[in-house]
Amino acid sequence: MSRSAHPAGPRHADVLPEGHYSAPPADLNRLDPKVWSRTVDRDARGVVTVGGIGVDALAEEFGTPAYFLDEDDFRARCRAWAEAFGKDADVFYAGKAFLSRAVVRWLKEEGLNLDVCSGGELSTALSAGMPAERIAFHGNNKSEDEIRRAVEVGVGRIVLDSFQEIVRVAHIAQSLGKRQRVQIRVTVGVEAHTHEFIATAHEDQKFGIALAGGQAAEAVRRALKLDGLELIGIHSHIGSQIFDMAGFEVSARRVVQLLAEVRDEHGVELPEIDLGGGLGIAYTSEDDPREPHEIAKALSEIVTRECEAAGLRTPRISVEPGRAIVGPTAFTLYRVGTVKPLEGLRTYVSVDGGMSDNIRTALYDAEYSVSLVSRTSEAEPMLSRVVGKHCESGDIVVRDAFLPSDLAPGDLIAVPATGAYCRSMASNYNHALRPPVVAVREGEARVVVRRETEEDLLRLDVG
Ligand SMILES: Cc1ncc(COP(=O)(O)O)c(C=O)c1O
Ligand SMILES: N[C@@H](CCCC[NH3+])C(=O)O
Repeated sequence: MSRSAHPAGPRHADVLPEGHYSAPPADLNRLDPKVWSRTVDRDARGVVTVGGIGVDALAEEFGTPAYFLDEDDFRARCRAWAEAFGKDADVFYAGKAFLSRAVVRWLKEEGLNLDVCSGGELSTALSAGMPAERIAFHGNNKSEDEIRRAVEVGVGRIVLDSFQEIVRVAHIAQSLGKRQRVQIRVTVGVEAHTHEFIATAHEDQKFGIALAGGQAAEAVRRALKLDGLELIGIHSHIGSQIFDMAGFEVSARRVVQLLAEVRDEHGVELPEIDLGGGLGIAYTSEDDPREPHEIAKALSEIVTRECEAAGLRTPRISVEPGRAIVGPTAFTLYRVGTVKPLEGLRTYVSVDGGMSDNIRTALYDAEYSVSLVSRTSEAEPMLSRVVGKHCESGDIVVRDAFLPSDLAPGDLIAVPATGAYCRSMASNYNHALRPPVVAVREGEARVVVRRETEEDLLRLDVG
């Protein structure tokens, strides 16, 4: 996740400060298409636009901070994933990355399925008309109420995460006179190359049932015996923000090995495997993510090869990209409040949001880019740290970035690639009001999640 320190200092530094930053970009006004969504551009005035609308007009109408979601880009990414995997595979968008009713409708229209991991996400999905059979229900500790509702509405699959849950789901399904389609989530023992908080396939963590020690094989044994369950396959998710395909390859290979063991022991060929989500996106110009068609090709080749070697029919594959679909499609727009140069260090740029709208920098030491978007500037680059307005020194949005040295209060700056895990992980810390999500398409901007109000906060506080 880190870039190497580079001997390009801030304009007012004699000694280089600590940090992960590269040389200032040759042109601070350039918007790198790697990190900005597809319809983002600059107009003749130098103002950045999305879907043809200037950020000055957007800030005026919707206020700041706010997330702007490029609907055309979102839909194009859905189509790219669906086309790459084709009709013999299923793409489930991971709603945890960002979910709203508008997003559910877009997914439905573009032919994607949906992965939810809580009763709240399930309810959003159903209320926007996602057919239940296109929903997968995840979670390491689903409540009985959540399970009952999922079974009652007829979700397409529940992904079982523990021995207790195998029994719990079976009993609930049976009590409702149903047979629930399920997968078993396994941990394949891969150390995914990502931040330790978002790696999920090593054995020492809370998700899934380990292949090691025959645990997963035992889970299959138990699930196959229960009348309330129809075991349709095995699930593996190795982590998030991963660039290296090697982890997915090992995971696919180990899952197919389990299918072969199941066939040998029970004479049953499970028809499906799910290889999870986790594909990385570009947060800075130095990140080089894989395209959906490359991922689809790599995964289907490994699965086909391993199945041929084991004499198995190739199972139907599903994947669950969240970040790779929504992440690049949005940016957060902030207004600069203060600019504080610290001699020999860097310049602290305070914005009107912070860790309440983007916790990822504080939580994972994530890297982001940032640009001045309300105008262009020919001023020299200034090593900056973009910080929020919370009572916390770790309230950092962009740890190290270059902004023009004439940056001033009132300017608008934007952080790209904030579509995933920003609004969905937003908090009310310091009673911050969570920002709106505004969808922009072909010259029209529409609020899809409104800004919280002080009344919303007071309504929860019942005295
Ligand atoms: C089971 C499962 N599927 C899919 C995802 C989506 O991951 P990402 O947004 O990295 O694609 C996650 C989150 O990491 C997950 O836990
Ligand atoms: N929320 C994390 C990823 C976890 C994904 C869900 N299992 C992130 O922002 O990167």
